[in-house]
Amino acid sequence: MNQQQRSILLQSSSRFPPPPGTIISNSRSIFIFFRILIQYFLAGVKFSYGTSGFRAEASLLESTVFRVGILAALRSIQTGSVIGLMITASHNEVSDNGIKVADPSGGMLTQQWEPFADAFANAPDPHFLVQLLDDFVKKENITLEGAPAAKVLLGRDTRPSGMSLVEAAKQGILSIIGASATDMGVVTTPQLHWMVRVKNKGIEASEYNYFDQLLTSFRCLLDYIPQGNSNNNVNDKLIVDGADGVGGQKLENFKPRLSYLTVDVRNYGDGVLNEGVGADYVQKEKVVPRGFGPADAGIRCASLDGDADRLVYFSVVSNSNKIDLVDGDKILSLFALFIKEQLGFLNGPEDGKANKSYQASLGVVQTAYANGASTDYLKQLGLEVVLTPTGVKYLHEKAAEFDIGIYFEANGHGTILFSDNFLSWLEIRNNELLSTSKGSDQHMAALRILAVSKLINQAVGDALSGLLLVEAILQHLGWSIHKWNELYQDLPSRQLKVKVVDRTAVITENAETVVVRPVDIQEAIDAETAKYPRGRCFIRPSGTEDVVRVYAEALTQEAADNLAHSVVKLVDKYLGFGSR
Ligand SMILES: CC(=O)N[C@H]1[C@@H](OP(=O)(O)O)O[C@H](CO)[C@@H](O)[C@@H]1O
Ligand SMILES: [Mg+2]
Repeated sequence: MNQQQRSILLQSSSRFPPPPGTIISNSRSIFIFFRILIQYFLAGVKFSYGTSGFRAEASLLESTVFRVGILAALRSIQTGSVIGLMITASHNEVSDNGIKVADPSGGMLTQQWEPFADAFANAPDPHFLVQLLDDFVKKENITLEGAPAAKVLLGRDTRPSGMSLVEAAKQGILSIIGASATDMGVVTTPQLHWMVRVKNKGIEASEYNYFDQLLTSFRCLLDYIPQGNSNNNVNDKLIVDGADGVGGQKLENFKPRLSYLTVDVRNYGDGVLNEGVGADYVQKEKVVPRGFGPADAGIRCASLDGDADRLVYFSVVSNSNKIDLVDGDKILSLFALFIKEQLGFLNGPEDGKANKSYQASLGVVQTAYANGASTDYLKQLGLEVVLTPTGVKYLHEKAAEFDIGIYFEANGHGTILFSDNFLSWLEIRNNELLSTSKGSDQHMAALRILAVSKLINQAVGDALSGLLLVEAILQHLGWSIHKWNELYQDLPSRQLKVKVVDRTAVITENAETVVVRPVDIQEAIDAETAKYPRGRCFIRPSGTEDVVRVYAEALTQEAADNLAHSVVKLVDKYLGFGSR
């Protein structure tokens, strides 16, 4: 690093000092005041680039965001590609904020850079910061002089703190000589990731282009519905809870172009972001979000989270505020069913000539939180089901190993990934079928799968594109939300969290289903679980909150509750404050 660059960095970073004594997590706490107090006066500064980037109470984040700006510029130089920075705290309360990096593919920041991100965010002063940077660029062979200039796209959700944080990120980016920052304004997280991905392919990447792609492929899927597929059962009205965030706003603006679908968008900005609304609330509390009530019973409803990368569906139970939840596992099952059926048509009856079918590998990726009934259902469909640890980066990475990889977390984050090889083959096959058997089942299946690959976001889970795919498939099958919900019946489950002395003392294996440390606790969990028919239970340290999570499943709600509570006691015994 030359002297000029060094002094620019020293100067700019001294304008963004880290807050005194900070522990950064993305926990959702009501007691912000106490959190800030604890963060300021307790155990020293500690920022950690978790499964969702850096998250904290917004007023603590300026310095972190500034530093991530620098990091993004370095990543852009190293990869010779456009990098994205999204300012959001997703479903967290409105006073929080956060920042995450989108890599050139539009996916999450490579895991190899996470330790550097942590160290960099926690550097106590500008000199230390510049030293870290110097060491890192040497280690990673990043040439700052004479390299193509860094390009970073910036986006933010609707949080009031977003604007000043974008400015801090810009200052970070611009303190690398030659770097440029393009502000995309208020966008959903998946839009920003999509823009990065598309831009790196040399294609125009505006919000208009994004919606155009969604609309064109959605219309195609509707046009390709076989004549005679009855859609009488599909209520054509959909009500969407926008979490009072960016997704609701975007959908409300986009809605007039969606002529095939009647959408009533609620909670698109008048209320407090994520307060009693949104996919996280609906999935966890299993009650109607604000603005919904018994009058909506029977109608198909969906809920987005605060940055529109999660989607769940639900229907309101008659005369109550309770809901029948259709979660990420069921969205995954619907997608898997449809894709499998279309692949069947595509490979379908051989015409006596050479086998033109491509044996595309189709895989499904879940975490241990997936309801056991969903995993059984997917296996019954004959699909390969793989479990990974919690966190989108793990699921995404695994899904990318298949020609068609479908992943979802139960909370509604997921997408479908298509390999380049498969898509190239499919384009060619589609052209062949166009000339030999236009309109045949095989040809229509090829067209449908191509349309799905354009509709569904290949960069990250995307509530808006996921919603359109759900809607298209329900129309295709002629299914109501109730019919969809009956694909299988969820096993009753209970999720609890326990405060412990040190959650990092819990070490798990096998996609977090087995605890190897503390020793003996797994044996005790197994003994408890064995008491319940179809019992399943696991514990793991949260990556985003200072707790150990307990998940239990059993044949009845009472049994699931009892199992979860008895395992909470075990966690207390082995790891709780009385265990020392
Ligand atoms: C049980 C659960 O829902 N865990 C969530 C939560 O992670 P934890 O590591 O469990 O705190 O936040 C992650 C980021 O949003 C999300 O990917 C994950 O699914
Ligand atoms: Mg989110």
